[in-house]
Amino acid sequence: MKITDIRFGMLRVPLKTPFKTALRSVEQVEDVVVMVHTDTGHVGHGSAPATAVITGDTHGSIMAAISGHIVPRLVGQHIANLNHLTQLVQGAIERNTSAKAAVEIALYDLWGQLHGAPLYRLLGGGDPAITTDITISVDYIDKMVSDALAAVDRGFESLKIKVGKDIGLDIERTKAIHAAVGGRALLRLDANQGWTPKQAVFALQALEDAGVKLDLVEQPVKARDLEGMRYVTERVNTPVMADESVFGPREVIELIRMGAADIVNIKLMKSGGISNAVRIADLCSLYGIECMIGCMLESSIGVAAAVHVAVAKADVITRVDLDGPSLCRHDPVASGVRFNDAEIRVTDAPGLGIRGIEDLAAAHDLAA
Ligand SMILES: C[C@H](N)C(=O)N[C@@H](CCC(=O)O)C(=O)O
Ligand SMILES: [Mg+2]
Repeated sequence: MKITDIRFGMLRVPLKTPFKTALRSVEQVEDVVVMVHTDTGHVGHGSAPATAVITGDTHGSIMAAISGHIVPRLVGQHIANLNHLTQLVQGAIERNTSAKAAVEIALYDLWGQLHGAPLYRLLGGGDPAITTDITISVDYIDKMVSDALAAVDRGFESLKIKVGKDIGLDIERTKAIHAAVGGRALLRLDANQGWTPKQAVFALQALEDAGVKLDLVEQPVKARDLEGMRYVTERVNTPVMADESVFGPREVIELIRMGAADIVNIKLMKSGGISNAVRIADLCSLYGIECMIGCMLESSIGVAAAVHVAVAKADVITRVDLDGPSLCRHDPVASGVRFNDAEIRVTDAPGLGIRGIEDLAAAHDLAA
């Protein structure tokens, strides 16, 4: 099975409700879809959203990196040599992690098709059913409380509450949701870099003193402020998780060396795909650090790949934030992963099992 061509599409999916964080506000998923064609007629699918405020990647940069730097290295290569292919992808260009992730996802999809097995089995196997949390966007307190209650009614047992806009309000938001959902859901906070280290310690200690038990706080301070992350980690009882501070294995090593966080959030769009995601999980497992696997606001193609990693690395990936498809009004992708709100189940379909994608716009639309 040799690579002959790589083509692009664009997938736009409206959200049920606007997605709002300390960094951005969006109303639809917009993914570049990558299709890797082969001489046997098999097609591998991957995708990447443009989360410029986190990765620096835009739709244009994703396509330019793939067509200008990655495609020339891959055409003519055999899918059986997966490790070699991932090295070619990772070495093709600096950074551009979303572009690398989209291509790697498609290559792993083909690798699964080559071997006639779902990806998670080739990654080591596991229980093909996992449970995700869901994000509660940052908003007025009443809206966040009603969103939280609706999520619990839909069966979500973990809520990831977006904060980081205003320290006083953030404390009130969290207390109000805690009071409303009671013990019916585990609460996680994601400040998306919105606090200073001192504000983070103040807010978390205030919540701890008020009896609000949190499963974790995610990325309380600026991504590059590892000293600030350590400052918070050393002063609060709530476990601190690094998200924007860690992209690939090198940053994870630095984070562990510094004791700058308790938990690591792995995302394919930050790691540059599956090969480094697996490396991070193995690294964390060696050092006894737990991981979450998360997603950007993205479609079920990329999220399906993350699900396979979560299943295969469940020993160290103890938390799952793969709610992209649940936030969308509908899922245009028919794949081997069934997203049913909190419950996610993987079938035996080879690779990612993608059978069709509705409303996939042609590549020429991308320039518009
Ligand atoms: C969608 C997921 N639950 C999430 O919150 N992901 C990111 C933000 C992604 C984005 O802005 O697209 C996170 O910060 O964890
Ligand atoms: Mg985050």
